[in-house]
Amino acid sequence: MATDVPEGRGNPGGAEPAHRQQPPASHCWPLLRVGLGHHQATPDMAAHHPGLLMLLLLGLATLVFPPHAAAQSLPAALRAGHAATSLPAAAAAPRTRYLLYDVNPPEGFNLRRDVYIRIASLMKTLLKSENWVLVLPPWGRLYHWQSPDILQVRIPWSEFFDLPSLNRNIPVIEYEQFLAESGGPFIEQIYVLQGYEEGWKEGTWEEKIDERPCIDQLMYTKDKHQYYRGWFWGYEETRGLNVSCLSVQGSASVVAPILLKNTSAQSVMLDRAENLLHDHYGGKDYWNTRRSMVFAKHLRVAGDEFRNKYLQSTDEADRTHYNEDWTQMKVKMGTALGGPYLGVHLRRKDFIWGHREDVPSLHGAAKKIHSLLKTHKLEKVFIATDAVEDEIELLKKLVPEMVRFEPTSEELELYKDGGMAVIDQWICAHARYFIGTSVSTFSFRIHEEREILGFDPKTTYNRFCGEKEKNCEQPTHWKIVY
Ligand SMILES: C[C@@H]1O[C@H](OP(=O)(O)OP(=O)(O)OC[C@H]2O[C@@H](n3cnc4c(=O)[nH]c(N)nc43)[C@H](O)[C@@H]2O)[C@@H](O)[C@H](O)[C@@H]1O
Repeated sequence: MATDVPEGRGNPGGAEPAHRQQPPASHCWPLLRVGLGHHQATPDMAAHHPGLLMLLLLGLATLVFPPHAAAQSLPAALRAGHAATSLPAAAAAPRTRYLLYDVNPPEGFNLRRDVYIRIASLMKTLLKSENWVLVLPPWGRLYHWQSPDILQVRIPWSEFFDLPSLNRNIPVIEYEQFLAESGGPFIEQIYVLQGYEEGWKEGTWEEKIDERPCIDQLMYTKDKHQYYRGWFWGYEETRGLNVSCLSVQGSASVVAPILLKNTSAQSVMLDRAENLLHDHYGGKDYWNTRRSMVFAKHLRVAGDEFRNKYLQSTDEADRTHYNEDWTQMKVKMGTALGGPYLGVHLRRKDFIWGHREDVPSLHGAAKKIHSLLKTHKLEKVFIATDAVEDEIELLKKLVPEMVRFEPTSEELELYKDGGMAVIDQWICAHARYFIGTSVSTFSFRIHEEREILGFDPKTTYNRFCGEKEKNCEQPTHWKIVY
C-alpha cells in the first residue's frame, strides 16, 4: 500500500471515520456567471470616496440578502423535504453560506485536485443542515507552471474543468461569481488550519479540532483599516475581516461543527486545507466527486484530435466511449482497449533533485519503455513529462519512437500549463498500457481517469522503478465504487 500514503500527504492509515452519506447527485445547481472583470471596490477606495462607500454598504447588504439566495436554496429545500412551494422566495430561502479554501502555495495542480475531493466531502456534510456553496479557488501562481510570457493567475476552474459536471456533485461557483453575489471584496472569517503543537502520540489517534493560537507566523497582515490582506488568488482588493487558527487532526468533515456552530459568518475560508484528510479515501463519495471532475471539453477535444492525428487512436476503435453526464457513466472493468500506443508519465524536476531512489534515470526509463513496447507489440510511445529541454533532447535520442504534445505558442497561451497537464493526462489515460512515476499525484490522477474509462487494472497501475531501488512496489489498485 505504498502509494496510498502520499496521496493524503500525512494521511495516517486507518484514521478514516465511518463512510459519510452523500446528498442526491441528481441536482444540477444553477450556474450563474456574472462578469465582474477584476474590478472590485476596495476598502481603501471606499474610505476616500463617500459614493463608493455607499456602494460598498449596498454590497454588504447583499451579504445578508444575496440576490441568488432563493435560486440556490432550492436544492437544500428539496433535501429538507419541502416542495418548491408558493411561499415568497425571500421568506422561504435560508441564506446561502459560502465556503472558500486554499492550499499550501508550493503544492501542485494534482495534489490540489485531491484537496478538492476532501473539501467536497465536507460540503456534503454541511449541506445536510445548511445551504452552502463552494467557491472554487482560482488557479494561479503555481510553482510548477513556469512557462514564460503567459499570465497564469486568477484562472477560473472552467478553463480546466466542466462546471456543470462539478455542480452535479456539490454546488460550486467561481470566485468572480462569489464577488458579484456577496457584493464585495470581503471574506468574513478565515480559519488557518494547522496541526497540534504537541503532535499526536502513536496508537492514540483521535479526530479533533480546536481553536488555538496560531503556531506559525500568519501569512495575513492588517491594512490601515484593520482588514486582513493576504494572497487571495491574485485578487488584490480582497480582504479578510477576521483571521484565526484551528488545530485540526482528522478528516475534512471534522470542521463541520465549527462552521455550523462556532461562526455565523456568511463567507468562511479554510486556508491550508491540505491539513484535512479524506473522509473516506477510495469510497463511493470519493469516486462520485472524482468522477464529477470532468475535464473542460475544449481540452478533451484537443487531446482527442491529437490522439486521432498522431496516435491512430479513436474512441470507437479503442472502446473508450465517454458520457458527457458522469452520473450516467458506468463502464465494466476491462471493457476499454485503449489506443495503439504506450502511455508514459515521467516526472522529473523536483522529483530528481532530491535524488530519490524510486525515480529512474533517463537511460533506465528508456530501457523499460523499449521492453514494454516489445511486450505489448506497440510501436509508439506517448510521453508526458516535465523534463527540461536538455533531458528532452536526450530522450529523443534514447527513445526515437517518442510522441509528445508540443503546443504552439498560441496553444500554450490558450491552454496554459494547467491545460497542458490535462491534455497530457487525457492522452495517457487513453493508452493501451500506462506506466507512471512513483508517488506522483499527476500519475495517480491518470490511474483514476483510466479506472473511470474501464481499463483492466493490469494496464494501469504500473510505475517505473529506480535503478537502485530494492523493493519496487507497484501502485495500489483503487477500484472504482459506484
Ligand atoms: C514533490 C511534490 O510533487 C508534487 O507533484 P506531483 O504529485 O507529481 O503532481 P502535481 O501536483 O500535478 O505537480 C506537478 C506539476 O508539474 C507539472 N508536470 C509534471 N509532470 C507533467 C507532465 O507530464 N506534463 C505536463 N504538462 N506537466 C507536468 C504540472 O504542472 C503538474 O501539475 C507537487 O504537487 C508537490 O507540490 C511537490 O512539488
